[in-house]
Formats: sequence, C-alpha cells, structure tokens
Amino acid sequence: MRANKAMEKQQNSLPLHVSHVKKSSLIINRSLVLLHFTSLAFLVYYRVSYFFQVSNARAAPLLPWLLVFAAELLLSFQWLLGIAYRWRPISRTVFPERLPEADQLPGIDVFICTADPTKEPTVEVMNTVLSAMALDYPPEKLHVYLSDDGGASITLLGMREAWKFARSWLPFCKRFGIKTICPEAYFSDPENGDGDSGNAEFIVEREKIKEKYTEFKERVTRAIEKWGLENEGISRSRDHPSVVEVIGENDNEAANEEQQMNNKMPLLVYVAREKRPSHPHNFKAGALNVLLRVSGVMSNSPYILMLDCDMYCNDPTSARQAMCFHIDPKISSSLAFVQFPQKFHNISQDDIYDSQLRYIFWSLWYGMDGLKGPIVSGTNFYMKREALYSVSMQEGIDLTELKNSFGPSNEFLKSLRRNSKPSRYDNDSSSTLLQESKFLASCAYESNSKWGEKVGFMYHSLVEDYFTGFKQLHCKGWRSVYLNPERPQFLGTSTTNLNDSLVQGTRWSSGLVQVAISKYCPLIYGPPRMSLLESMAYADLGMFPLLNCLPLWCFATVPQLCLLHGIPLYPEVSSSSFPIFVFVFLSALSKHLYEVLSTSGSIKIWRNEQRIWMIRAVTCQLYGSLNAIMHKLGLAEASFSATNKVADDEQVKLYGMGKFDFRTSKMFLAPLVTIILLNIAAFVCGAIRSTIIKGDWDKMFVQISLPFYILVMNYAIIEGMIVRKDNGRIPPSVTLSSALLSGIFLPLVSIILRH
Ligand SMILES: O=c1ccn([C@@H]2O[C@H](COP(=O)(O)OP(=O)(O)O[C@H]3O[C@H](CO)[C@@H](O)[C@H](O)[C@H]3O)[C@@H](O)[C@H]2O)c(=O)[nH]1
Ligand SMILES: [Mn+2]
Repeated sequence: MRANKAMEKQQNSLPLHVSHVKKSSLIINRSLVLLHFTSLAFLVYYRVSYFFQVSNARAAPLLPWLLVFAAELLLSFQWLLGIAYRWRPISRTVFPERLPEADQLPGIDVFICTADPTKEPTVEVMNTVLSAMALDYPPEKLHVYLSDDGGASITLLGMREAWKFARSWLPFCKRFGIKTICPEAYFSDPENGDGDSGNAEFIVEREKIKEKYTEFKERVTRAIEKWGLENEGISRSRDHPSVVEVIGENDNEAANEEQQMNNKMPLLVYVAREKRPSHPHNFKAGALNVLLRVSGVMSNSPYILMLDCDMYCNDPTSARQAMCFHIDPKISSSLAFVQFPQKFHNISQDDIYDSQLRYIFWSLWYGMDGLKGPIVSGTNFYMKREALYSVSMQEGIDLTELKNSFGPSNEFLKSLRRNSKPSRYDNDSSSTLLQESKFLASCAYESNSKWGEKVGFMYHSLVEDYFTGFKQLHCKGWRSVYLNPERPQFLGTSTTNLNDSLVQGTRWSSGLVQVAISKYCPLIYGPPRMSLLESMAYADLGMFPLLNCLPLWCFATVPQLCLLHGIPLYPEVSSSSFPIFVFVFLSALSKHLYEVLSTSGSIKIWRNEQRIWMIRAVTCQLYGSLNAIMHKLGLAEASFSATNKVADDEQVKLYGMGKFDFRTSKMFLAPLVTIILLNIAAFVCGAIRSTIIKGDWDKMFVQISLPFYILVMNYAIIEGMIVRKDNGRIPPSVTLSSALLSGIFLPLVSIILRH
C-alpha cells in the first residue's frame, strides 16, 4: 500500500533514474562486428572451397583439416553469439535524493548464505551481517536473515555477539555518516577518510567502538577455538533439525534502551534448515528457498537483497539506489531485480587469474542492460519477491492449487496475499511463528510442492543464479537493470589462487553446461519467450565452456602435431588467402584489447586475460563440461564445493607479485604441462625442419607461429616448470610424468591424424 502511494507521488515528479546509450562503444562495437564478420566469411569460403578440391590436389589428410575447421567454426559461432552483448550497451544514473519520505519506502529482507565455518570464517560472515544491518534504510523496514547450511553452533553464537556489537556500531555509523559500514574494512583502513577526523568527539567515539570491535572479535575467536576442539572430526552439517532464532529477542535491557534512545535495530534472524543425509538439499538454491518461506511469515518484505557471506555492503546507500528503480511506476510492474556488480577487496594490480571477472561486470552486463537486463549474478541484487513466486497473487486463487505449488503451510499461503503489506514480526505471535518457521525450514516441506522447479530459486543447475534468472524471470517477461556506481556498493573476497579459481571454474562450467545441454538450452527454450539477441546472450554464457574447451584443445595440439609431420593446414605466406587468417587473428585480439583498454585496463591485463582464458579452457572448462555430460548420463552426482575464503599468506604474496601458484591438483597441471611440452617440441623441431631441412617454411608459417604465440603468452608455465624454485612452482615429478605420458600417447594420436 505504502509503496503504491510512493509510486503515485512519483508519477509527476523528477525522474529517479536516467539511462543513456553508450554511443561511442556502440559505434566501435558494430564496426568491429562488420569487419570481423567479413573476414570470417572469407575464411569459411576458403575452407569450404578447399574441401571441394579434387582429393589428390589437397595437401593435407582430411581429419586434422576438418578438426581445425570445426574449431574455427565453433569459435566463430561463439563470437556470433557474443554480438548480443555489444549491440546496445547502456549505463544508468540514479537520484536517491528524490526518493519519497522514509515512511513511504517498501520493506527489504536481506538474505545472507553461509555454508561452512571452516572455509568461511565466522568473523568475516558477521561482518557481512553487520554491514547489511547498517544499511541506510529505516530500521523497522530492514530484516536480516542468515542461512547457515553448516548448522554450526559457532555461527549462531557469532550472530548473538554481532547483534550486541551492532547496538554500538549502528548508531555510530548513523551519527557520523560512516560510509564504510563493514567494521573490519572500516578499522583496517585508518585512512579511509570516513567521519570527521577534526571532530574530537568523533575521535573519542571511534576509539571506543574500535575497542568494542576488538573485544567482539576476541570473543568470537575464543569461541571458535573452543568449538573447534569440541567438534574435531564431527560434521553436523548434514544431519540436524531446523533451528530458527530471532536474535536479541529476549534482551529486555536492549529493548528498553531501544525505546529510550529511539535506537531501533533491524530484525536479525538465524536460520539453519533441517538437513538429513537421505534428503537432497540443493545447495544454495535450497537455502534461499527456505529463507523465502521463513521470511515470508516473519517480515514478508516485497523486496529482497541477496548476499553471499563473502560479500559485504561497502556503502550504506545501495538500498535507496535500488529503490529508485523499484518504486518507479513506469518500470516497476515488469522489473524483477536491480543488479549491482560483484567487486572484490582483494584484487592485485595484475590480477593474473582474472579474479575480478572484469569482462562480465565491466562489459557484458552493460550490453545486456540494453536488451532486457543483466543475468542474476548470485549476489548483490535487490529482487522483487513476487517475481520469484511466479504466480500472480490475486485473491481468489484456488487453495489446493496454491498448496500444490507452495506446500502445506497456511501461514505461508496467507503471506502470499499480503504481498505488499509487510507484517512486522512481533512478540505476541512469536512462539507460534517460530514453530511455523521451523516447519517451513524442514526437509520434508518441499516434497509434493513446486519449490525449485516452478517456484523460487531453481534446482536444476549448480549455477542457480543463471538458471533462475533465465527460466523464472527473463523467459517470463520480467526485466532487470544494472547499476554500477563509482563507489563499489558491495565488496567481496574473490579466489586468488590457481587451485580455488579452477575448482570454482569447474563448478560454474558444469552448471552452465548442465543448462546448455538440457531442454532449457537458451537457443531452443529462449527464442519463443524472449528476443533473439537476449537468447544469444544467455546462450553465449551457457555454452562458452563447451565452445571454448573444444576449439582451444584443438588449436593447442592439432596444428602442432601436423607441423611435426610436415602436414600444412593453413595457406602459405605467398597465397592470397594468407591475409585472411592474419586478419581474423588480429581482429579477434584487437576486439578484446579495445574492451580492456576502454574499461581502464592495461596491455598487461589484456595479456593476463588471454592467458587465463587459454588455461581455463583446457582445464576447468573441459572438466566442467565433462562433468555435466556425465551428470546427464547419470554417471556423476552434482556437488557444490564452496570456495575457500581463508587467505593463505604465501598464496596472497604470490598473487600480489603476479606469480602463478601452481599448488593445485595433477588433474589441472597435467594438461597444461603436456600442452606446453608439445608446443615446445613442435616449435623447435618444426622450425628446424622447415627452415633448414625442407625449406618449406612459407607453407608452415602459421603452424610455426601458433606454438610460438602460445609459448610466449604462457611463459609463466614454462617458468613454473623450469626456472622457479619456490613452493608455488610446478613439481618436476608432474613435468616428468606428463612428458612420459605424452611420449606414449602423442605418437598414437599422430598415427590417427595422418590417416
Ligand atoms: O550448499 C551450499 C553451498 C553454498 N552456499 C553459499 O553460497 C554462496 C556462494 O558460494 P561460494 O563458495 O562463495 O561460491 P562462488 O563461486 O564464490 O559463488 C558464485 O557462484 C555461485 C553459483 O555457483 C553463486 O551462487 C554466487 O552468488 C556467486 O558469487 C556462499 O555464501 C555459500 O555460503 C550455501 O549456502 N549452501
Ligand atoms: Mn564466493
């Protein structure tokens, strides 16, 4: 109701947000598309006409030739899909100062997920909780829920401690206008300029709060030590009943103080859903669905902010910024969510693993915003609750039908109808509501319902965000917007070592390919439901692991093996078709270079991104794709291994120096080492053979240049194999065994290729 009033008022006043098309990128992008398209057309013409030559006029056996052509086609197809992102990039600005009065703003529920207290340190998780509580929003309209999939008592204890500290932290932030509302970030950077350092009162207060924060951390750390000893070797995360606790509920002293000082606190709720080994728990999507239900009966805010536990609020204004879109009557009825970028506090200058996902958040999402909006990106978005329920909530819907979709809780069904009227959790009904919440968080609740399939977050894929955004939202006509203000609104912990980055990449690839090879493949499921460009953008993301790993494996091996046998696969330097290949290669590189440079990157960043693109394609994208295929065949189970957020000093140091940390499994190292060894062999032998012995270098020019390029770009791997002596190098045993394996395996492949 209130939100509606706010909307009416808004109708006639100044706009809350504006968008503008990025004209110069649009022109440059479309020109590059035209150039690249023309050169690709020539390339395909060359290959196809070669194919129709009389067989004895052909210089190469058919198989390797077909393989490189297929690889060229796959990469070209991927490029074609990617046009969608470049077509019409837009950017947005908001004017939160034009928002209506606080009492007219709609309620917000914040969902934070944590899964494992050993990988996700409790103090860090509590910092996320505290930062969310300190958002600049009316406290009675803000409700923070933490889902603990670890079911760990230490997390609950951490919440109680965090609540106590919040009673000092929140008023402090408000009183002095603190922007860095995450206490750890605030206190670890004394020069952040937040607050008035000339003000004596502020300085005294800050010292007091700092002390309180240190005490808070000490109490949690002591509790962790105790908990660690008691729980050594026991894992409760898979077998426990549901626990729901409203934090600070029975704290009478606090309640009095709240009243006296007019110092209201947001509602804070701990939820550990029931887990039983016999029940699939559907990872993060399962946790989010439980939070949707529990919050539905407790606060039922019409908007939800989703946060991972490793992603804290770095600025108090994101909620108000997001509301600039959500309460705008012109777009509100079709707007599902406002997405902010994922940005990270632990990125080094070189960012060798592309941990900041620059490409996605600095370029692709602007392009999607010009279509129907960016993809749900896991965290940092303000979602309309109703969009996830995917039923229109008019009165009079059949009750059995609702129960079939949403499960048996009457209390929850009631919340569906009150959608825009949040009912604040109050003491009178507390024990019945808690009972109901525990029921809503039990594992049996979802059986015989449509949760995960038609309602809430989707279970079908390990990348629940991508798939939910696609099937539940954009395919149903909802739209989204992307907002990337200068000051990062959220800051997270990214993976900054090779192992974590590849493990995470394998999970993402597997989840994306799961969708791509199902009936929900965006190219098939999308077009009847959304525009072609939008389907292409979704398809590009869903298929990129497949569209990268196959061609890159091919380019890393086939031309090289053929070079060793003197089989040419490309036109000779003097041929009129030679420039086509040079042009395609340069045009592809320059497109990427333009995108890096125009988003404040450097040539070094460009090189690093090219390198990690190659490394990922032949490792995690291959394994992820295979995993998805095996899963489809019923040969593998889905597993979500959460990334490790505990920093290791040595790893951090190597990452900071821009040096690879090769301490990862053989599964990832073996392909890298094998490919490098093959390329060294091909380059050295091939160059000698075709310049000195045979003198056919102009026929072999491309095939000699390719391994050269690969080796130069990936010098870091050679260095790791041969030059480096530190702990992060590639163990000589791995190099040796890869050499042995390829010594046996490659001659076999060569035999096949020659026939
Ligand atoms: O069974 C689980 C597994 C994970 N999580 C939580 O999910 C979040 C994301 O997990 P994380 O290990 O940090 O994975 P990332 O790869 O960093 O996450 C990215 O990829 C995920 C999909 O794979 C998205 O959900 C995330 O938002 C996105 O940041 C974390 O808060 C976890 O605590 C759960 O709640 N339950
Ligand atoms: Mn994460």
